[in-house]
Amino acid sequence: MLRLNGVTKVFNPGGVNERIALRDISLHLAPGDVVAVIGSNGAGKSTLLNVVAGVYEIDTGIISLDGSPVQALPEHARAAQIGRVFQDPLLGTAASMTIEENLAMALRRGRRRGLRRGVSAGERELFREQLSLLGLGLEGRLSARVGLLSGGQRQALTVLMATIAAPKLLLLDEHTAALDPRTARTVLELTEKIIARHGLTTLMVTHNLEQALTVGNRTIMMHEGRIVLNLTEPERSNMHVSDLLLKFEQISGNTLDNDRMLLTARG
Ligand SMILES: Nc1ncnc2c1ncn2[C@@H]1O[C@H](COP(=O)(O)OP(=O)(O)OP(=O)(O)O)[C@@H](O)[C@H]1O
Repeated sequence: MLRLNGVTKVFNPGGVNERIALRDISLHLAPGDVVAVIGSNGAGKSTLLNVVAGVYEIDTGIISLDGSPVQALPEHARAAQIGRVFQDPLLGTAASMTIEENLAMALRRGRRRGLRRGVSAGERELFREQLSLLGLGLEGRLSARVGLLSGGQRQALTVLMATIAAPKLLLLDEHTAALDPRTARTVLELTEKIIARHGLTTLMVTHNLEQALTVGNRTIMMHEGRIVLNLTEPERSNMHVSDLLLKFEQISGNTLDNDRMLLTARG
């Protein structure tokens, strides 16, 4: 489904600020795989998502989605095939537009039809139905401006927007990290529900090691631009956060160092 073969990304090549962000990365996601990505600061996690999304050109290798090279896809095709949610709830939605306008934009992403013709009755029905599944009461507030929503409501709406047009791939870049712990849990649960409902293939960067072992079916650990650990079931279910930390130390010779890392241990 998603295939990366020998992918390297170098920033500022040849200069004093040269950074090899990705070193010969190979990774294959089967349809429906939900992969948590963890690693130390500067390990290359965000760059990985950025090259998969086609934001950055790669220096070597190939990235393909259902057999088509991602870099060759025109921008609108990429937008339709890849949904993405960032850490900042303000980034995914337009504050001055209403909930239904935001959802209509998301639904029509990659299509010619813009917002000029307004929201149709059919679309409104679809939005009500999808919003009611979030359980946040937003289905009764279609004409409310998104700027009035809380950070958690806004991020839940962003996840819905990223998935409403049935993308092939969902990219989550620490998308609950800016929320308070309770809201983060709610948004993560909603995200898992949406992923399961559509069977979405997903790459999720997280700084929460507990989440990294419980969300989805695989965990990859990055360090200095490389994938240093690729955990699948049943090995993953038997791992605890402390095992993950130990593995990292054994592989890298360092302690896992991420200033945003959450080390909640599994009970
Ligand atoms: N646009 C850029 N220009 C130059 N260097 C960059 C750029 N983006 C990332 N880098 C460098 O590439 C390396 C990988 O960065 P990246 O942001 O992918 O790491 P990360 O694993 O997401 O880190 P963090 O957990 O700290 O967010 C780092 O050395 C970083 O400084």
